[in-house]
Amino acid sequence: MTTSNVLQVSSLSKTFEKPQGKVHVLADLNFQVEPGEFITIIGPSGCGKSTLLKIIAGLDVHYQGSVTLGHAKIDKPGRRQGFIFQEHRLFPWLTVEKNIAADLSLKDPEVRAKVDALISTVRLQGFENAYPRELSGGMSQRVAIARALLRNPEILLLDEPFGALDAFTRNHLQNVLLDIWQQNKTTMILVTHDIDESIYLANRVLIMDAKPGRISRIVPVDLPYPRKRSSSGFQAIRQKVMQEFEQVEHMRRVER
Ligand SMILES: Nc1ncnc2c1ncn2[C@@H]1O[C@H](COP(=O)(O)OP(=O)(O)OP(=O)(O)O)[C@@H](O)[C@H]1O
Repeated sequence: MTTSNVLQVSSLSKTFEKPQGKVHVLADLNFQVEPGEFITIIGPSGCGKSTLLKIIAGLDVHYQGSVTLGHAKIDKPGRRQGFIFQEHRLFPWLTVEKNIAADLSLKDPEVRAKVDALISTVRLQGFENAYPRELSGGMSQRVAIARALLRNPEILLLDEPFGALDAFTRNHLQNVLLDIWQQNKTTMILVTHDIDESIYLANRVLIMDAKPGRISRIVPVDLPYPRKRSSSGFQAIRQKVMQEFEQVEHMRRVER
């Protein structure tokens, strides 16, 4: 990857037209993500995290400002940006391997080899021919991740991908995702409600404020991987993020 693949968000604002009038959701967001970085986004409910992710994915192109990947403006969905939703969105009538291949043919030896490699990356060997109804939530989410990775995205956008899973499965999938990130060096942008998850995964945690959504603070996480949640370094960063959250909450109470 070269620096030409930097994601640049400049003066980004977003307004929704609702029957009761305009709702200003995002206000003047400015940040940059380097190729290969892992960014997590946290913030109060409704602050615009999913809206921001959809704009970066090219799924919502009605915004003010500029969002570019390398030299290209993001104005439509494309293979450069992969998207993982909270719910896996697999095709119930297709097997695991066919869900991963989706519109690509498994008869193509190159696709076949890549799908086989990805099944091993997301640790689903033995389940190639299983149907989604036979999989747990965590397994289904791993299929969705493999499907996105098959397209070799430059950026993987993950919208609360582990939110619906139990704590044990969530911790396991966080490690699977870190392995994938360290192998592929895909840029990752992950939205979460879980402060520990945000710190465990990221190079930088982007904290948002609400009404309208804006960046409150970006906290760097200079801890080596694999991280230990019980370490003093981890706890110190947790404290910093919590303090920022309390500040956001306090300001919202004052403004009400
Ligand atoms: N398609 C839409 N039309 C109108 N308003 C919308 C639309 N999508 C989102 N909104 C509004 O924009 C605001 C931000 O929504 P968004 O889903 O981006 O927040 P969020 O931070 O991801 O929330 P949560 O953490 O609860 O998932 C909310 O007030 C929501 O009601």
